[in-house]
Order: sequence, then structure tokens, then C-alpha cells
Amino acid sequence: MANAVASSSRDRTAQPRTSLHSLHSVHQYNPNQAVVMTDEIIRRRPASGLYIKIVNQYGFKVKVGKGQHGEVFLAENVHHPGSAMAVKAVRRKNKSDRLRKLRRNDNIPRQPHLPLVDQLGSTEHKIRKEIAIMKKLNHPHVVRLLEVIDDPLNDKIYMVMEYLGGGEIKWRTASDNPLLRVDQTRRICRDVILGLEYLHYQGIIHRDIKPANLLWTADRRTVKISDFGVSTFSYAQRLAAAGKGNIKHDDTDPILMDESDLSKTAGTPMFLAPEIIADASESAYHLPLPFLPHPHRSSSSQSQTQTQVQMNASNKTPTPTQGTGTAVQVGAQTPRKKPPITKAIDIWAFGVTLYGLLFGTLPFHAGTEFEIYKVIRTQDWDVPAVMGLDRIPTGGRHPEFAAAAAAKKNGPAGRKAVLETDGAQVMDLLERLLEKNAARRITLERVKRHPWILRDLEKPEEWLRETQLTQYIPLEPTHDETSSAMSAVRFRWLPRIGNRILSTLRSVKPQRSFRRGRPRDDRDEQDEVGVRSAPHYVHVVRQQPASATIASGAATIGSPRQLGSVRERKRRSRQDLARNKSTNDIGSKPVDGSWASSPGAGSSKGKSVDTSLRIPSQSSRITSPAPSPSVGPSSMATSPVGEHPPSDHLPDGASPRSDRPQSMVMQWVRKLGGSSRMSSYSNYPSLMTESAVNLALSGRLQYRDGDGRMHPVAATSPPSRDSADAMSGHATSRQSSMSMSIGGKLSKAMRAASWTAPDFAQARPSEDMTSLYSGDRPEDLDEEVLMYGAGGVAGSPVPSVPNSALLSTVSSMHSIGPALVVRPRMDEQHPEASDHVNHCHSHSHSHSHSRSRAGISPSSRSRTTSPLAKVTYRTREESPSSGSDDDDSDENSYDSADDGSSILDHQTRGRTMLVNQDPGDAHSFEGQPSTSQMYHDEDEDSDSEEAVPLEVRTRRPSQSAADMTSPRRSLSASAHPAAQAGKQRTMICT
Ligand SMILES: Nc1ncnc2c1ncn2[C@@H]1O[C@H](COP(=O)(O)OP(=O)(O)OP(=O)(O)O)[C@@H](O)[C@H]1O
Repeated sequence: MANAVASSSRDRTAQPRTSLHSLHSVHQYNPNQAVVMTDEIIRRRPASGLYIKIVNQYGFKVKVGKGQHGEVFLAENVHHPGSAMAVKAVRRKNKSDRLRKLRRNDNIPRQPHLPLVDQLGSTEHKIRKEIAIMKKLNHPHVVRLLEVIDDPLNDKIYMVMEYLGGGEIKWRTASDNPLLRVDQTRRICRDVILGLEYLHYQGIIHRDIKPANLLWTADRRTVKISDFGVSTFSYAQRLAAAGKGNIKHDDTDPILMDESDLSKTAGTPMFLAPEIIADASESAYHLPLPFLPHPHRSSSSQSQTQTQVQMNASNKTPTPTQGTGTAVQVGAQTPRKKPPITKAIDIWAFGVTLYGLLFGTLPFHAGTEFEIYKVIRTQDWDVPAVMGLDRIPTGGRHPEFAAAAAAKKNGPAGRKAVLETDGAQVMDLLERLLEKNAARRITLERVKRHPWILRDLEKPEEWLRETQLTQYIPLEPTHDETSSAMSAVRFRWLPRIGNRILSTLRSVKPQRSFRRGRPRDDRDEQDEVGVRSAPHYVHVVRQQPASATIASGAATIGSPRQLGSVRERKRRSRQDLARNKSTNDIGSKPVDGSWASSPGAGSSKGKSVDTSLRIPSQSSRITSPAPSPSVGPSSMATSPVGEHPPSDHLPDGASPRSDRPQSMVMQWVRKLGGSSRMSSYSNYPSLMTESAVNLALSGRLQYRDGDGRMHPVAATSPPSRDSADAMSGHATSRQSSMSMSIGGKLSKAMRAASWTAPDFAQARPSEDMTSLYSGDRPEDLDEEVLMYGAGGVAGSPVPSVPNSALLSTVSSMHSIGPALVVRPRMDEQHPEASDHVNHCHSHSHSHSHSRSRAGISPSSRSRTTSPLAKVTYRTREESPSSGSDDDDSDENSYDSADDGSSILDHQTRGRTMLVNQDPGDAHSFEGQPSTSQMYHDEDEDSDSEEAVPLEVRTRRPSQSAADMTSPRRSLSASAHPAAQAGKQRTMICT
């Protein structure tokens, strides 16, 4: 079977792309191909100009895009020249970093009582959620996540994805004319429908469907859905889609099960469904209390504070005068229950997208963010007389009128003829997609069968059959397979693994903030957050020989709390590395046979036990061997963490670098399982402790195969592979990966531990496996389509159309609705704070005035998304306080909306984009911490990314009006005088 699957994979890549025969290969697409999780970053300095930088096995070639939280690079696996993948480098940001920065500037009172857990930032949570979602997804029309490189010691997380060389769908000219022919649009739609159908089946609501999130493969034959930054997992939807009892185990992933963001509004204004907008515009007045840190405020007064939102009923603009217009008192006790966000919002967004592709413009128009919401909610849409680049007549918004007229003239045949035109069919589909009542909106299932979607398909029934969703139902382990494996290795506690790890990590938190030789202070504590957060240095190796020992390597480094600063840590790491080299380190060069000779080892003989465990002193995550020519396909299923190229694979001059401390191993082991019990591992698997499986879960439990190679035993991360192998087509089967020289029981154990185990049969270039999936593709798209710039606008690398920010993603519910003025009731107690608020009001109203004063053209260098928003670009030299934070001032920074920052400092290649209400106040934001200021990479190579010119696609952040509703937002806003002067709702768009 393994061979069959593997050969089918080969056949698939050999299939001509223009044949429907290739559809058969799609059937065999295996969704169980796992995402590789790597928890160590090793950087190498590229000697030649081939790469910007090298992170693990990935050589970064060029920056291809920039999102809200990160940058996307085209990368190549240094093992496989010519391979291509997209690596999204995302900074982890968290509140603690912001607080640290603010405290450093003495802008806010210290709050040492803040629990550490509360300081973990939402941005990282969001990234992790995006990763968790993407990990679930494996479909030809969904961008595939291949590997996550998440080193807790690094401030960036790297998401390695398949590379979509065609970029975003460009759909309009600068004059708002369509770029795509109608039949091209239809093909795109088929792709999107299939991808969306799969997402919904998996319980994922994408929430940001729009052309910019639909990426072409390099050959422009396939479109895939990308960007899950605001996506949501709905367990209820998953249940409904799959039926009870058919839920994959990983659906219980806590980060997925957190559905709190279902109540938040996110997406792109122009594409938001009416139900979201109605919800947001109503509930926007029921905002949670802003956190207003004031030295004299007691916690009780905070909880009782009410916020008033002043709205002028006629024009919906905020008024500074309390008591006029429609005043809504907002209290924590009156949150309005929001209607659930359902997958219908994706259908609506798909309808808007379809309209855009057909007409080069969008169905609803308005000049401002709030206006567009009103228009979407209340107004109907109309259509031009023709659609598509080929200008096919639409027949008008209501083809039924023409059909009735034709029926009068020519009878039923005449009517039929009218209704079967391209225009009439697409009108009918749009009508159903853009149904304002979500309950009545067409379902994807019916969209898929709509005549316009099936139109021009040679064999529509075959297409429907071939693309049935059931083919993507994830493989579940059989009962036998599961139960036998579980009994052998005691994997019954799998559902509790996450909790155990969490509790383990919690228990070590206090150690993280220890600084040797220095008294602790808040700053130290903040420095440690999110850095040394996991026991990385445990390396447990299973061996075939009977003897088993646990050995610790040279204990020269100590526990994390003894590590001191990063520099100190690195220095010690290098020393340790050198020492280990000279003493024939067992971690990096495992030898066959017993580990009894290892320092500190004990031994235990067991009856024909085929495993042993050890803890080497070398960093465990890089010890898996690189693939050798003699390694067969199955051995390609080694851990990706072992795929870091040996130095002789690297470009000239490149040298591996690991800055890991090595030997806090035993402490972690004791924490995980207790050293006294470690000898019991010799009886593995029957006596394997949960601690050992915890190690397995974290990828550090390894076994030695018959050839002496090391492989990780993974619990949630399966015996994994180099994602590059996926891209280069190295294929093995699940069966082969499960039978790797360990023997039946362990294989089953591994199988049980790897429910999401990869099927390496699917390892192949994604574009091959997705070709023609959505139907006939007799020809390529026009060449000129390939030339267009970002934002879906032809000939414009940066969108220049007005209101382009309304086409950008918003990930904060508070950007929805009219610009709000939130007035805290603190004027009696703290008149100075009240002044700030009033000052804010006046700024709001003087917005247009100050704009004209500054001579800022609304259409050139500013992107206005709400009446209170403005983006101003200034050169770095113009910025009075630029460079005030020398540690990271040269970083390319951009703020995120979700974390509530009012920091809008965007520096791009020497230019600083300051966002403020008044240009005169722009400099004052410089004093606030920006993303980059707080999250600079500890690695000295990190800046190399920033020097890379943005060559292909740029999506700039823009902002809109103020929001003081988020505790963190108002924290920073209130803390900084300038922020108080210009507190505006923040909306980051990309
Ligand atoms: N897999 C990929 N292959 C090729 N290009 C990609 C890929 N993923 C993203 N890009 C490009 O990088 C740009 C930024 O991507 P990203 O998804 O991070 O931005 P974004 O949509 O603004 O995301 P977010 O909202 O999470 O910040 C995209 O517009 C796209 O052009």
C-alpha cells in the first residue's frame, strides 16, 4: 500500500496538468500530512549573496510581502536548490514588552503585582491561533503550512508555507475596470469555493476572504486561500459539519477551543457581512471599560467607572459635549450579547469578491469606514452593463425583468434563453451571495452547484463528484490500532498532555526571571517573559540494545535561572559547545550500544528491551542526522529538526551556530519525571512514564533505528520530515514511516502518538497536486495579469486608490462603527485626565482642519479609513525622537490592531510613518514603544531581514480612529501625554 501511495504521488506529478485525469490524483490527497514543528533556530551567515540569511535549512532569498505582523520571504531549502517556500517571519509581541518599555520610560506606574500569565501577549496568542488553524488544514486550495520554527529564545516565529509564486489576485485597474475575463473569474471562484468548503468543514471561518488573500500558484492555474490571521475555529460548526463523534483529536486543541474571538469583529471593511456590521455598530456602544491607569485610582473605582459614548444621532460623528445627541452609557454590567459569527460571513465576502473580480469595483461604496458599514447594511447593489475584461453583458441587476419580457415575446424558450445567459446566471448567484439576511444566504454547497459556477465545465457532474469534500476527511486511527498502541505505551493521557506541559511550564516560571549576580527587579522579570519558557535540553534516545541508561552530559551551564543575560547565555553556550567537542560529546555523536559509559550514567538490564534513553549534553534538537544518500525514503521521515544542514552543505563561509545552553537537562528531567525513575525507562515501553511521553510530545524523545540513526518519537508532532522533502517530492508512506525498524509495538505506539502523522506520500510540490482541480484550464491567464501590483490594482505597486484601507484587514472590533469618543467619568476626581479627553475631542473635530494645515493630500501619502484617522509619512530625520531607543530603533516596525496599541510608528527603509491626528503631534508618538522597539530580535542577524528591499508586494499598514476600550490600548494611550492628546481608534490595515 505504501508503494501504491508513493507511486500515485509520482504519477500525480507526472500527470499533464491540462487533463481532467489529474483530478484522480487529487482524490488521493492525504490530509494527514503533518506540519513540522521545530523549536530551535540555528542561524548561519550566508557567505555569498545567494541568501539574505539562513535560518535552519532555509535560505531567505527575497522579501515578497509584508503583513500586519510579519514579513514574508521567498526561501529555499539549502539542501534542495531550486526549492521554493514562503517563510513568514512574525515577531512575537506581548503586553509585557510594552509594559517594560513604558516602565523603562517611567511613563506608567509600576505594577509589580501583574501576574505573569496576564502579561502574555495577545499577539503571540493570535499567531499561535493562526498556526493552530493552519496546522489543521491540508487542501489543494488552501495555502499549506509546512513547518513552524518556534524557538522560545528567538523573538520571531517562522511559518514555512508553500510558496505561491503568482501572488495575490489582481482584479482591477487603477480606473476600477476589471482585469480578469469572466471565465477566469469563474475558475478562480471554483477554487475558492472548494477551499472554503474545506475550511468550513474543518470548523474554520476564514473571516477575511477577499482577492488579496487569494494567491495564485506560479503558473496561475490554481488559486489558494491564504492568510488565517483573523480566522476562527468554531467547534459548533465543526460538529455540525462533521457530525458528532467524528471530530479529530486535535480539535480539542485549547487554543482552537478558545472561541472568544468569535465575538470580536475582524475582517476587511468592504467585505464585511451586514450581520457583522449591525452587530458591531450596535455593540460598539457597549464597550468594555477602558483601563485607565491612574496612580490614585483604586481597583474598586475602576470597576465602577462608566464610560460614555457620545454620538450625534444625525451624522453619527462623535460630539464632545456630554448630554447631547444620543448618549449611551456603557458599563461593564451591560454587555450586549452579540450574535454568533457564522460561516455565512465568508459566503458574503466571497460574493463581494466575485463582484469585484467581475466588475473591477466593489458592490458597496463609501468614503469612510463608518459610511461603508451603513451602506452595506442598508443599501442594495447595482451592476454595470458589462462584466469582465471581455465585457460580457450582464443584462442588468434584475434579469427576471428581461426574462419576463422575453417570455412575452418568445414564450418559455425566450425566458429560458435570457435566464441562461452568463449575465443572468451570475446576477442570480450574486443575488444569493449578497443576501443581507445571513439565514437566507446561499450555502456553499449550493453555490458549488450553481449553474454559473458549473457553466463551461465540460463534465460538471464529474467535477462535483471528484471534488466531494468527503475525500478530505482526515484519516482517523482505527480502534485496534489505537487501543493496542495505547496499552503498550500508556498514551491514554494524551488529552491531558497539553495541561501537563502547561503546568510544568508554569512551575518553572519563577526560575525564568532569575538573574545571577543581580538583584531582580521588574525589568528583569519582564525581560524574561516568553524567552526561556521550555525545557529544551532534554534528549532522550531509544536504542535497540537492551541496556538503558539516563545520562547527563557535562553539566556546565546550569538551569535557565542561572543563565543570566542573553549574551552571557550565548557565551556560555559557545564555551560548552567547544568543551563538548573536545570531549567527544555524546549528544551530537550518539554511538551504538549502551550509554552506560556516559558520565553519570547508571545502567539497567532488561529482558530484550529494545530501547534505552539518554540525555546528551548537546542541544537535542539538532542532532538528527542530515539525510544521507544511503537513507531510503522512509528515513526521510526524520525530524525536520535534524535537517539542519551540516556545515559542508552550506554555502561557502556559512557556519552553523547554536547558542543553546546545554546541560540543564537533569533539572528538567527531574521536573518532568524525576531522575530516580529514569532507569525505569529501560523497560520502555511497558514502563514508560508520562514524563517520557511528555518528552515525546515535545519532540525530544528519540529512538535509534536499526541503522543507528536517531528519530524523534513524537506525540502530537509525529515522526516528521523535512518540509523541503515535501517540496522536493521525497515520498514515503505512512506505513513505512510507522514501521521504521522499531517493531510492532512501538510502531503502533508511535502511530497512536501521531494521530496527525504525516503521510509522506503527499510530499510533493503543491502546485502539482492542485493543478486543474477546479476544472478545465485550457489556457493560461493573460500575461499582463501577472504584471500587476499590489492591492489588486494594475500597474500600482502600492494601491493609490482612495479608501484602499477599506480593502485592508482589520483585526479589531473597535475599528468597526463610527469613530467613537469614549469619555471616562473621572472628571470630578481627576480633572487632568478629563482634560485629556476633551483635548482628544477637540483634536477629533479639528482633524480635517489639521489635515489641510499640514498640507496632506488625502489621496497621496495618507490612507484615511475613518473620519478620525490619518496616516502621515515622515522621514526619519524629521522625527524628533527617532533613535531614542537605540536597541531597536532601526527596526522595521508596524503595529498591530489587536493588541490595542496606539503606537503607530512605521518605519520603512529609512522613512517613518507616523500616525496621528495632527501632524504637529506626530513626533510625540515617537516616545511610545513600537513593535520593533520592544521586540527586537536577540539575534544579531535579525536585522538583515530589514535591509531587504520589498520587491514584490507591499501591503502597508494604515490606521484609523481611536479606541480606548482595550485595557492595554488605553494603558499606553493614557500613559503617554501625546497619546492622550491624540487618542484615536487604531485600525491597522494591510
Ligand atoms: N505562501 C505565500 N506565498 C507567496 N506569497 C505569500 C504567501 N503568503 C503571503 N504571501 C505574500 O505576503 C503578503 C503578506 O502576507 P500575510 O498573509 O502575512 O499578510 P497579511 O495578509 O497582511 O497577513 P496578516 O493580516 O496576518 O498580517 C501577502 O500579501 C502575499 O502577497
